[in-house]
Amino acid sequence: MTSKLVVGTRGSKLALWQANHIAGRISERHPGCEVTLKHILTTGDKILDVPLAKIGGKGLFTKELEKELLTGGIDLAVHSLKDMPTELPPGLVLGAVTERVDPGDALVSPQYQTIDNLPRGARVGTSSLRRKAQLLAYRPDLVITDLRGNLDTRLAKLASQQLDAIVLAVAGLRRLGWDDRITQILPREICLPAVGQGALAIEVREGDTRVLEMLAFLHHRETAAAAAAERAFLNEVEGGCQVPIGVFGRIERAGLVLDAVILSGDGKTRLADAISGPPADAEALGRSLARRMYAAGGRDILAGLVGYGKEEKNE
Ligand SMILES: NCc1[nH]cc(CCC(=O)O)c1CC(=O)O
Repeated sequence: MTSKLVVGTRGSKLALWQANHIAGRISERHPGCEVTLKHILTTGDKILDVPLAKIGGKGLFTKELEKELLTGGIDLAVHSLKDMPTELPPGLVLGAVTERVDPGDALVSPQYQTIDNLPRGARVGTSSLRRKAQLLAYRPDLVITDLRGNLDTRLAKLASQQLDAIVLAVAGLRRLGWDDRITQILPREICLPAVGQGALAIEVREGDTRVLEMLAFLHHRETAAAAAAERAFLNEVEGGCQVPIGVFGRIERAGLVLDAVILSGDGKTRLADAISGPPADAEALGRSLARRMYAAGGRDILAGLVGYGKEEKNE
């Protein structure tokens, strides 16, 4: 039986690597299937000169792909799970979450190597509020500058903007074969990753059993449970990908362990907590940790952020 699958992807190097990786795995598993790639430009790709936090809105990197899914232009969309809003549009589901290998963040600093070794007032580039706040919480003297663009653009800016270091996801660097640029993987005590960082999400049409069955082999249960807890946490605090929240779930002997941190944008206030329990309760664990941290001051920290939250708008 011949069959066809059209894989939708963004056009960045990282997105193409990810889509090719998934397409390759599908072809290997289903040799009779004709797998093709379709490049789709997203809002996040079009606006490159504005910090992500200022563009605002959810799904900057996913919306256009989702439109193509719903209209049948593609059969599946490959995303970095990190870029996916916690609530999907009606009619779409996560068909698979792939195994997470490198959840962390990396420092790239050819001159100083590690965060402890950076001189006072060192200039560090990062595009995310989460990284900025955590770096400042640990090293308030650092000067954080905004760094947007694809991975190669950001690596180039390290030299061209005379930065002392930049911080990027380990996963992205590894996928593109640039892990030799990593000089330190930031310890979890300093920098917790973004929700879903390091895992790939395959988005498909709800009820599309042909595609769902073909992709089932890509699903990694432990990663999916960790991601479900992380995404429930984020959903409970109503955050998008641009809030100073770090969360990391993983399966250990004790079950699912979820660490989280909520920070003010300047890193001066930092609230950390953790929870553990059965992986089957992933979502409930994420929600209860979020509620506990919200009550313990997280709510006030997040309410202090410009543009954050719906109820806080009129303050
Ligand atoms: N925000 C862009 C983005 N989306 C996913 C990754 C890295 C790969 C991943 O986390 O799976 C990156 C680059 C980065 O944050 O440095």
